[in-house]
Amino acid sequence: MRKIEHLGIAVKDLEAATQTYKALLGKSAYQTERVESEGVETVFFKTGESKIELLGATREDSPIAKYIKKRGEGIHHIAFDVEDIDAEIKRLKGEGFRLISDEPKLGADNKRIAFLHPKSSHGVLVELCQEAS
Ligand SMILES: CC[C@H](C(=O)O)C(=O)SCCNC(=O)CCNC(=O)[C@H](O)C(C)(C)COP(=O)(O)OP(=O)(O)OC[C@H]1O[C@@H](n2cnc3c(N)ncnc32)[C@H](O)[C@@H]1OP(=O)(O)O
Ligand SMILES: [Co+2]
Repeated sequence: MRKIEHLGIAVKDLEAATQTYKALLGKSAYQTERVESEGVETVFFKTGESKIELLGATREDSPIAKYIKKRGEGIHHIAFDVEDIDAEIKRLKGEGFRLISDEPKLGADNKRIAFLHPKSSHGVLVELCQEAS
């Protein structure tokens, strides 16, 4: 794990949250991206070496919609930047971590991503991110 790539924050109203974080961070978002495969719309802010990713649900069965229904708004996941996501998945499986899927998928912000189950990391949803070439 090279660094924290982003913190994912689940929000009910993406537009309102974007204005709030623009005021909080004193800067505008650098990117908004809809990822239908995940049922999310994302808004990214750069914060030094890492980022804030605001996540709104685009459909009822989105993981974000389910999360907010159960737990309300808040920090949803922590994403780490990795050099080689395939090697990292293999290493983590060897360490006994539970992967939600063994195969990376295309995420937002031009990344290949994979998730560990939160039960493997003491209740924190962990995302692995590798810059897609
Ligand atoms: C566009 C990509 C973007 C990017 O950065 O590129 C993203 O970050 S997309 C983010 C949204 N996508 C995902 O989160 C995909 C991975 N998540 C999942 O596969 C599910 O959400 C999963 C498996 C974590 C939970 O789904 P499930 O259907 O099992 O929901 P439950 O409510 O039954 O949860 C089971 C258990 O886990 C706890 N839980 C759920 N979500 C989280 C979370 N975000 N952080 C911590 N814990 C979580 C939940 O409370 C249940 O625990 P229990 O003790 O039984 O209550
Ligand atoms: Co993310």
